[in-house]
Amino acid sequence: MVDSAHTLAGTDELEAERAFLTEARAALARMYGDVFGREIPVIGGEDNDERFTNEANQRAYEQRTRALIDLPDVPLFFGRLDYEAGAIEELDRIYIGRRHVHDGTGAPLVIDWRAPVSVPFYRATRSDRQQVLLRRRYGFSDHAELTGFEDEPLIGTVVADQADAFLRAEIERPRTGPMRDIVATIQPEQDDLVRAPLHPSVCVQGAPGTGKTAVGLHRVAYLLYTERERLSRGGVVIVGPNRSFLSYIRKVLPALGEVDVRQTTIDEWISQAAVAADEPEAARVKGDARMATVLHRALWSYVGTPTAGVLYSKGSRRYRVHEDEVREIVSSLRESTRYAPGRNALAQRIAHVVLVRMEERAESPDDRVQNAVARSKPVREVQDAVWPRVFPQQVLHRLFSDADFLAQAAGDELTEDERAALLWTKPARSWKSAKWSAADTVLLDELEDSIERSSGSLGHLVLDEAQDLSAMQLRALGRRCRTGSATVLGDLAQATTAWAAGSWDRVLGHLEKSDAVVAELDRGFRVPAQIIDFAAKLLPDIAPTLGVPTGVRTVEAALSVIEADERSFVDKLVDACKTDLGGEGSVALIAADDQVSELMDALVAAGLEPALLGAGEEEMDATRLVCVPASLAKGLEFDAVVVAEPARIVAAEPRGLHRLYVVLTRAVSRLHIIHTEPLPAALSQ
Ligand SMILES: Nc1ncnc2c1ncn2[C@@H]1O[C@H](COP(=O)(O)OP(=O)(O)OP(=O)(O)O)[C@@H](O)[C@H]1O
Repeated sequence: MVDSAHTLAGTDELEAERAFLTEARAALARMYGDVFGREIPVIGGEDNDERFTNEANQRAYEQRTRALIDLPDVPLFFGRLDYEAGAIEELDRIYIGRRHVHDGTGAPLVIDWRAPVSVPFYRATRSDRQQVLLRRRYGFSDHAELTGFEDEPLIGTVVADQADAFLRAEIERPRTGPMRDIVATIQPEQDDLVRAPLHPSVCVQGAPGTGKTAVGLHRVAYLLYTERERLSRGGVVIVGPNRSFLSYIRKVLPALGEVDVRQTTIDEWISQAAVAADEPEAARVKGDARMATVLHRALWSYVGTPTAGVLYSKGSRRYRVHEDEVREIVSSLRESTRYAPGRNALAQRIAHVVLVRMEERAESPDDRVQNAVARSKPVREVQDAVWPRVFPQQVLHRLFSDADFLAQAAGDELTEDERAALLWTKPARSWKSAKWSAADTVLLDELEDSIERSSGSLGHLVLDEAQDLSAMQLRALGRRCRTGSATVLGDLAQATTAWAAGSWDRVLGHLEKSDAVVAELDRGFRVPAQIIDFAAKLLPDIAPTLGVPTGVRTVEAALSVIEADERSFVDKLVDACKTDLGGEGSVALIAADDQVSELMDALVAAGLEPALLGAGEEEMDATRLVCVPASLAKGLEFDAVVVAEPARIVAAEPRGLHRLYVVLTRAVSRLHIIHTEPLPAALSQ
């Protein structure tokens, strides 16, 4: 997709390539027509199986037709491999694209980038040619017109490093709107992760701009290609940090031909019902793994010790189950199962003893009798007294409103201060009217699963910015994906939450994916080396154990640090934004959350037309200049970034230096830092 890609061969060859593109497009249109016009078989009958099959057929049809639509701005192929004669069946040349296209006879015209024969496009080198003679990369206009190509011969003398030039041009192509795919230039270390098998899970630690998000999204597309059947049963979910981020990445998978992947935030998925906010310390404690033990104890404290037996009457006959027999049943069931099945089993086991008594008297009761006894009043009375029905909200409401109950459940797990942070100052009268925070809803989720096992059948889970998730959130996500696998992406240096787990071992442990392969990406593609070197001065303070990333490119005048006084501060911000708007691509002004709207007003007063990120859904599509609250910058990138007053970003939150590291690493080409207060010590050295 590089406009500037130039032809090394004559125009005839470019014309021939264009003619091939036209032929491939016509073939795709024919494939679409074939599927679109096809009747979907409908099986008669209305039972569940038949309905299920009809619905599945309909879904498959819709998916297939959508996948075959020729998107006007997505080129049909982006590369070509010329193989040695006879290397692959009957073909000595393949075109590689985002999906498979064949001609009327079924012969392939474009091969899906995920197919095994496409692998050398990403992996073949001059020292390991994999039978490839030539790699060709194409340049396209924004409307998918072929503008040129560059050749990289893998034999003969080296002309120049065409691959690097192509990668650089691709990275620096000005951004307009949401994130694009990187399918034409996936790097070998990224490709290893994209094509790693579905199991075991994969965890990627990577510095800013090393391509973690891109790897996660391409990996989903790859897995849906190789494991479509398995994954279509359980589904795939991508979890990102917030709506602005999801909006930013939303077009990548559709461009790769995958339209049916759910992309959500953890709050939307698990905490829909959240209405209350937590103090930071309460949120931290609520996210801590020790809460799992506290909740477990609180729940099981509802199971009491029987103080009476059961007397069951049928006509004139009476059957007695003694108190110590009930006690024995309770202690054998206690904590050996989840809470609700334990409660049911208690009634069934008491009923079973009654049945044995009946048999001792030569009666011959059957299962129906056992069920009837289990549901009878005397059995239910003991069941309700000893093992009452409970609701998650009831347990949590009591825990946060009753200091003694909390102290008992907490035992040695929580300090007095931590318990005080959890207790509500004004508890709701009843659990039904309690207002829950996002962290509470995750605890409710944990309780719900301890009461009744949740299904956990998700096929694959991608967690982006996973360094920010709490232990309790990770447990909730892991439960949804018990048999499936995960791709966990993040950077410990960018952890900004108070409840962050702090190490990948811990993250994977809470997620119950300790078998995951942990890999590291350290080549920074997004951020020019001068900027990454500058930001990395913060690493000894924020993540001393992490390696220092290396930027793969330098860009002239990439970084400027400008000191201003109170009076000139706004003018300098406006000037920096105007200068960057004079070039191409996206521009962001990033400031502390509580400063951003005032600065946005100043930009408007200076005649600029910025949008405020987070105000709606798709601001980055509509305008080149966005004002970004520092707390929403994570995961995003812009061609040019103007950072206002770093000291204020740092002061705004306990992990403010981590936040600043995130903010400083959003720029693809230029970063201006404008400040009146001194920069953090590490940066001013
Ligand atoms: N192989 C590649 N080819 C072209 N561009 C790439 C490649 N890898 C990364 N990039 C560029 O780097 C950008 C950053 O990628 P991505 O957002 O996936 O990084 P990240 O590691 O998730 O960063 P962060 O930690 O800041 O969220 C991409 O949008 C793209 O511009």
